[in-house]
Formats: sequence, C-alpha cells, structure tokens
Amino acid sequence: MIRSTVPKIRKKFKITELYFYLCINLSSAHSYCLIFVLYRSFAYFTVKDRLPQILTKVIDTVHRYKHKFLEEYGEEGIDGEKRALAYFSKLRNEMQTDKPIIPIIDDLPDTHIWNEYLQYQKSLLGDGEQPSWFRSPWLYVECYLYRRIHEGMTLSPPISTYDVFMEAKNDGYLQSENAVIALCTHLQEFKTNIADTSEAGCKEAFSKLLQVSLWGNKCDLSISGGQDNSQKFSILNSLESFKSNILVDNTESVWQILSQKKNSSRRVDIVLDNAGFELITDFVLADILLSLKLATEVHFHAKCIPWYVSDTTKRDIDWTIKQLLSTNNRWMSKCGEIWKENLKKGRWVYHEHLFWTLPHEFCSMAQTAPDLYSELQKSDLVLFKGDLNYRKLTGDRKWDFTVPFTQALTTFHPAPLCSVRTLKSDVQVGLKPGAGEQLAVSETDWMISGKYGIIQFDASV
Ligand SMILES: O=P(O)(O)OC[C@@]1(O)O[C@H](CO)[C@@H](O)[C@@H]1O
Ligand SMILES: [Mn+2]
Repeated sequence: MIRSTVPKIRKKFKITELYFYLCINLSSAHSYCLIFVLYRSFAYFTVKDRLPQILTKVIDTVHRYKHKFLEEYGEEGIDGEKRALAYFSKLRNEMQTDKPIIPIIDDLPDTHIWNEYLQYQKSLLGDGEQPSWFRSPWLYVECYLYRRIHEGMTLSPPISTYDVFMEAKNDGYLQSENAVIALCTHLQEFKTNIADTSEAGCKEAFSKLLQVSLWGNKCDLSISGGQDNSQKFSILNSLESFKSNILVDNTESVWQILSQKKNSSRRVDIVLDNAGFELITDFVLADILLSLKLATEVHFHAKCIPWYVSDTTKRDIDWTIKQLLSTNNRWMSKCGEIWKENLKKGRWVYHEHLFWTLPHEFCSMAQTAPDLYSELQKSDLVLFKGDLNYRKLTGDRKWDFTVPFTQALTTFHPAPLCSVRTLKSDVQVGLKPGAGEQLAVSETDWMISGKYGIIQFDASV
C-alpha cells in the first residue's frame, strides 16, 4: 500500500520492505531525486498486521454470536453465520497474501462508485498491473476493507444488519462511564451558573470542552486493533498537562468566528468520528455551543455503515442517548433528556451520507457528492473530528510538515473548517519549521501514538 501521490508526482515502489521515493519536485526547477529509504511505514504495519487483527476479531465476534443468530433467526441464522465466516476467512487470506483488489458485488447504492474507483486506481498503474492490498494507496485499501466487511454481512442474510463492531463500541462506552459521569457533571454544573459567568469565563469553558473533544479522539478502536481503548479517568483533570501536546491550537480563531455574531442564527456542523466516550465529548461540545449562544443549531454527520471499528452510526447515537436516559446518575440522565429534546426539536440535526464511507479524498466531494458539499456550504463552521478525516482532508499525502493547511486542503473549502484530531497516522501539515523534525528526534512514534493533537482551522472559502 502506498500513500496517494502528491500534486508533485511522488510514487513509492514496494520492493520487499524497501521503498524508493521518486520525487519529482517541480518547485525546485524540475530537479528530481531518488531517495533510497529503508522505510517500514505505518501504512505497511497497518495492512500487514493491524487490519488482519481487526478482521480476526470480526470473525471471532460472528462466531461468538452464533447462538444469538440461532435464537433470532433459527437455522437460517446459522446458515447466514456460516456464509459470513467463509466470506471473512477468504477476505483475510486475500489481504494477507496481497491478492488483487476485486469489485464489490452486493449491489448497494454505492457499489458502482466503489467499482468506478477501482477502475480509477487501475488507471494509475502500468499496463498489466493490478491494484492489490500491498501496492495500492493505504487510504484506499483501508476504506475498502471496511466496505468489504459490510459486503460480507450484506451477502449473509438474515444476519445482514448485525453491526460486527457493536459489542466493542458499546463496551468502550460502558468502560468509560466514570469519565462520562465526570464530564456530564462538569457541563451541567457549569450551565447552572452560566448567567453569572463572564465573557472570559465562557471563553475558557468553551476552550476546555473543545480540548475535551480533541482528547476524546484518543478513544478509537481502529488504532488499538479493536482492543479496549476506553477513557478510564476524568479527562478534565488532565487538560493542563496535555496542553503542550497540542501542536497547532487555533482555538482563538474558532472562538472569534463563533462569538463575533452572537445571538444571530449560526450553524455548526460536526463530522463525527468515534462512538463511545468521544461521542459524549462531541455532544457536550454541541451542548455548550448552544448554551453559550455560539450556535443556534448543530448538525451531526455520522456513518451509514459500520466503519473503522468505532466510528459512529445512527444506532450508536440512539443507543448512547438511551444509555444516558436509563442511568441513575442525575447529570447523565439530565444530559440524555436535553440531548434527546435537542434532536427532537431540530436544534440538533442528524445527517448521514454515503460519501463519508467512500475512499475519496474530500477535495473530490464537490464532484462526487455535490449535494453534501452544498449542505456543508450552509455551515458557519465545520468541525472534522479524528484522524481519518484529517487524512481525507489532506489527501493522505506525505506533505512537508510546514505546508500551510489551506494548501493541503487544495480545492476543499465548503465553509470555515477546523480539524480536531489526535495524531494517529503519519500525515501532518501547518507546523512551524523544525517542529516535526524536533519531535521525531525524541519520539519516533509522535505521529501515530495519539499523544499529540491539533485544533487546526482554515477560514478560506
Ligand atoms: O479517525 P480516527 O478514529 O481518529 O482514527 C482512525 C485510525 O485509527 O485508523 C487508521 C489506522 O488504521 C488511522 O487513520 C487512525 O489511526
Ligand atoms: Mn474513527
């Protein structure tokens, strides 16, 4: 698997584990250099080790739910389970032995888009070359895996609608419950005194909860290969110590764009990432946006299908609100009531679109999903949560660290936007000269550990 090519032609050829970068650096007067790099990329480890681990957990889960499928569907449920297991075992072998990427055949609304994209990938290769798991762009093959997992369930009725990641997502929430209690308590107690809080106090409260939403992004089951990655302690107590780990902090720009027209109608969109604790942090952020009159409506964008293990679907939103309402903790249930009402009254609006579970970089949204692009153009600020969204915002290219964020976005400027992301893959832009290199000296894994984060804003539209 390789990174997508940069606007300057950059191709990586996989020779065992050595990668040759052929960089044609147009900006340096057409000189080009061949950089010989012994390069065991994070992408390589993901496809070689982590994705098979995730797929093995899917197989285990389907196996363990056999009795449930029997209970719910009788013998047909067992037939479906057997079909799914056979499909996933074949899929794992394809991935681990670098087989060619094959067309999707489940005849869903996005099937043709995926197969057109496969043709596009083929067009980028030489004659006779086939897109394959280890030789195609990492972003593509990783998204393709999750779409194949969905195909495997779709082709295994009657268990097709079962979310193979549901158990892991639910467990992730349940194991974060103490942190959820602390956060809901903090929010509701702040709101009881909001009338007596100064502008500076409101700004501080907003900034804190934006940071909470940032660090909530650490709780991601894809990076952990499906292992427990829940939030065990109150994140509020760690904000001060985590502050220096925010490599780009454009909170001030976000505050300015939201507070300059206070009390007028203002729409904020949140492109969600992970269910569980991170979803709670995003709901808390959305709540404070309304409570501080920084927004009059918040629009959430979730995934249509189970995605990257812990990404949020409508089922996850409904389940999470139900969990809050059924708890005996007063502030959690208070949050559940308020958030359920926000959704009912249209102060919070739920969206889903096929585009979010396609392999496309966001710079192609205007062409591939013009309806979604014009929907985002209605927003005053679009917050993109998480690492995968950052990879798609920047085309998952190996940009130089100092390239301006607005440049890496290329043609994607639907509205003022902000990436709120912990670093879990090796792409990053908008850093000061030397900052990336300096981190790499002391922490070789600084781009993939999730320890560092960004609140990176772009106003250009
Ligand atoms: O988007 P998220 O949930 O913040 O992170 C998704 C992720 O865990 O999956 C990929 C690696 O498998 C990377 O993009 C990132 O590490
Ligand atoms: Mn995710």
